[in-house]
Amino acid sequence: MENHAIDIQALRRGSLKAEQDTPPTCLAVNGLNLFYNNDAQALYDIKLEIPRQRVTAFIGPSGCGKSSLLRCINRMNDLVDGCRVQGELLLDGEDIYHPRVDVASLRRRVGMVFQKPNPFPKSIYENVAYGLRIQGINKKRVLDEVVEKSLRAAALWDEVKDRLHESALGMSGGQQQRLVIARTIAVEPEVLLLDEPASALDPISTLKIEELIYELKSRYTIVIVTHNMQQAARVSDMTAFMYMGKLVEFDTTDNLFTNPARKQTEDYITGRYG
Ligand SMILES: Nc1ncnc2c1ncn2[C@@H]1O[C@H](COP(=O)(O)OP(=O)(O)OP(=O)(O)O)[C@@H](O)[C@H]1O
Repeated sequence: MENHAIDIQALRRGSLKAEQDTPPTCLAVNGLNLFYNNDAQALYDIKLEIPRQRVTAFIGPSGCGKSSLLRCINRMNDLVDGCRVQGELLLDGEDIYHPRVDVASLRRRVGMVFQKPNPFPKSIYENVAYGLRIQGINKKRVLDEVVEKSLRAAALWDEVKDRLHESALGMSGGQQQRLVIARTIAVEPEVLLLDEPASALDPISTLKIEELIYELKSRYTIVIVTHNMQQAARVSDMTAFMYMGKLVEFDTTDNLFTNPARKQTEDYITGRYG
């Protein structure tokens, strides 16, 4: 069993950020239910409002539905045979499950980064330019500008500027993950979904990804799934604790970790189960 225990006193003394203002809602989830294989229910009546340009973390024990909920936000679950979603998920007030929604453009607005870095077997430059090229943008000047801007935003430019035309597969795992983030932000999404983006990385690369998340939130709404509670406490403004497909508690990260309203949340963050 994983040990999820964290030192709550240390968190109280530490750098947890109190939410001063109330940012506008970016994503509103209302009565969301999700079923796999047509009948196995994995999410039950989820209701939460994800604020714009903040980091929201989903935490909870393995199998509680964190990734399933994350994958609803860009309709990745559409790709799973027999998966059915009920309820409402509004992005900027518009239901992303409405039949008129174009899923390809939704996924441009809501980018996703997975646990294992997945660069394409192409050069560093072409990885970042990829999303623009498939939109038909091929002007060198435009691509050069976007590639540099995205690599800078992903805190990778200085490390790769002299080898842009070398294969992305020759980069370290941590660099590959930042490259995937650069590729995702090159098409200017509004929302970034991060599914355990650092769990396959060493501690130094993890720190770089966490610093990057902190930098990126001034421009993007970020939703992160993490198994690591210290990481949730360090990077997120809001935290949702899930258990067995239900949302148990959703609050500012500061409140949730230092003064949880529900005993189940307290038991989890103090390592009593997980
Ligand atoms: N493609 C799928 N087909 C069928 N069942 C699935 C599928 N994906 C997830 N599930 C089931 O849905 C439930 C929630 O899984 P999910 O991966 O969302 O949880 P999680 O909290 O992200 O877990 P972990 O932390 O282990 O990644 C589990 O019971 C899981 O077995």
